[in-house]
Amino acid sequence: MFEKTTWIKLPRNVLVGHGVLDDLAAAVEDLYLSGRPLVVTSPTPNDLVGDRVRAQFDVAGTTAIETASFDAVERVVAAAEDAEAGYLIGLGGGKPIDTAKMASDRLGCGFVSVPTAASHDGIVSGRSSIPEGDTRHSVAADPPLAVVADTETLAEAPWELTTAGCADIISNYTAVKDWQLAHRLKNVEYSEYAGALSQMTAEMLVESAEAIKPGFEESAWLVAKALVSSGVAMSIAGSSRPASGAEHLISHQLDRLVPGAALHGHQVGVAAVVTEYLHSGERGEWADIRDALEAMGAPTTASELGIDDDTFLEALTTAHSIRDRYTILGDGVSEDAALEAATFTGVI
Ligand SMILES: NC(=O)C1=CN([C@@H]2O[C@H](COP(=O)(O)OP(=O)(O)OC[C@H]3O[C@@H](n4cnc5c(N)ncnc54)[C@H](O)[C@@H]3O)[C@@H](O)[C@H]2O)C=CC1
Ligand SMILES: O=C(CO)COP(=O)(O)O
Ligand SMILES: [Zn+2]
Repeated sequence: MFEKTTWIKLPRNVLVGHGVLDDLAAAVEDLYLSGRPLVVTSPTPNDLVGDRVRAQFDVAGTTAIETASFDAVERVVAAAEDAEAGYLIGLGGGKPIDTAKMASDRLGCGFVSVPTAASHDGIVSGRSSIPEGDTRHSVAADPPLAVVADTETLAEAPWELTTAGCADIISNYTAVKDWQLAHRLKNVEYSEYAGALSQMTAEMLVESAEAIKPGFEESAWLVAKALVSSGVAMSIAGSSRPASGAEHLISHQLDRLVPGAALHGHQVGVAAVVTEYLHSGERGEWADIRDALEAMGAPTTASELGIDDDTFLEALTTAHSIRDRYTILGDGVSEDAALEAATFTGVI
């Protein structure tokens, strides 16, 4: 008997483009949400565009968070309950968006994503990535009901945030390879659609590399569309597997060892150079990944991340233990093998 089922949750309204921040209220009105919104943000995005968002609503309040953590989620839940907010608006980079996404899941209320940086592909996804102690949780949450990504705002953000978004997308290459490996070796469920969409998104972005240059709003447009597409791949998969493999485990481990050293996207990009080498060896596509990162102005070495070689190697040899997610790291890369891979690829 046929027993397969699938339930794909996607955003209803996705607005990407010049000045769409001023259409936020219209995008929300179209969702028939009730009550007043609580704006969940972090200090810089709040200073930059918080007032422009608040001017469009009778808001229940604003909660600014510094980090993505379970504590921050609880603070947002408490603030929303106190203010009797009807739904949440996540405004900023990945941290406030992930926090608002998870808090809305806890509250059982709607959530709208308003990224101010094209720095990561969680702007659309149905996952929240929250560190806790020695582990990293990729928590299932509903995806945003609407995403409003104003390319004017994204283009005015520091360029490195956009190159971080590019690198987060380029890492889809190795993430998909890890997912396929886990499917073959551990019978992990694999979605051909999600895998193909994730890989195609990375390919299309790399093909557009020439057009991704600082000072052009077109760059923000290209990267934002890729981030949306990658987030949709995660929603189709019902997991972050299409966009998060061994390179993400290494980055999450770096976040623990040297918190705040580098941007999430930059870390996963550099780590992807090494994990591609682990997948395919000397003649693999690791140099293509490195060159694509370089073309977009993203870091390609540990030192460009501001991370010393020993710390990078420690992350590489211990990353497999951070989460129950089978990847090319298997049950751990030996110190010798890690040194060989990182040295051969020029990452250290
Ligand atoms: N849920 C998911 O599927 C995914 C989650 N993530 C998570 O997202 C986080 C990384 O996201 P980031 O955006 O790098 O972190 P973030 O939220 O800390 O933002 C990075 C920095 O950019 C600043 N910023 C944001 N917009 C700005 C603007 N317009 N102008 C000037 N500064 C601005 C912020 O104030 C912050 O200092 C990580 O926690 C990562 O795990 C990343 C990818 C996918
Ligand atoms: O960063 C992500 C995808 O780019 C989310 O992945 P995680 O599930 O590893 O947090
Ligand atoms: Zn990522």
